Amino acid sequence: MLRITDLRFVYPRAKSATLEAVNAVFEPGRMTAITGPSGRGKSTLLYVAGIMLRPTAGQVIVDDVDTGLLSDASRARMRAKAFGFVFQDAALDSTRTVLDNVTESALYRGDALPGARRRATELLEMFGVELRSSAKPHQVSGGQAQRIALCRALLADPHHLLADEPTGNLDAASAAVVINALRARANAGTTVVVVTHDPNVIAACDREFEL
Ligand SMILES: Nc1ncnc2c1ncn2[C@@H]1O[C@H](COP(=O)(O)OP(=O)(O)OP(=O)(O)O)[C@@H](O)[C@H]1O
Repeated sequence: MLRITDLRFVYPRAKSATLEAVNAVFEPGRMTAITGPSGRGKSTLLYVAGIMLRPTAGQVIVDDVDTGLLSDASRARMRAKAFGFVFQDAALDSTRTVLDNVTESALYRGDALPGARRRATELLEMFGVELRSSAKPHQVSGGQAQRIALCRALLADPHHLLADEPTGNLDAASAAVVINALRARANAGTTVVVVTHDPNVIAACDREFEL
């Protein structure tokens, strides 16, 4: 469960708050769309919920832990263990192979690499990414890159899966793969939160949180 209470967020040097008095609960097994006009702070809310950004005021409670009380190192460990993130542009590391991109987070968690590689290969197959393990991100299409990013996010079976416009750059077929994967994770008990303008994503969600 992700619980956000009386959240205020001000970017450094900004004249006004991006988020003010925001309260939200994102529950396990539910898929929520965060919607609203451009610039309203949807991505900022997602990054605060994913403990990438510290709120200026208010609380972010993750599975009963008040994350405001944690050190940066503890927050980073919690992020690596409990969260999966998917971004609009896939954000793969172009210098590393596809397989290494998917398994990278295992290093932060201290997971054994052979097991992580086996799981990564299974996920890539499941999402229809058939590539040599030495393939580099520049050799894959945008749709494949986003499927690879999904595999990376799912590698550790995260409790919380957060996605920022994950279908923004995709054709209909790849968008459907991403939407079905997010829905399946929610059905399996994961908290899924998606910032989106895509009506097909919103239709797949259990509820809409409008900013
Ligand atoms: N790193 C930053 N430093 C300062 N201001 C920022 C930063 N990132 C975002 N902002 C500002 O915060 C506000 C909210 O941005 P955010 O990206 O969260 O909105 P959004 O609702 O996701 O927008 P969009 O739908 O266009 O992606 C915007 O005014 C933006 O310019």
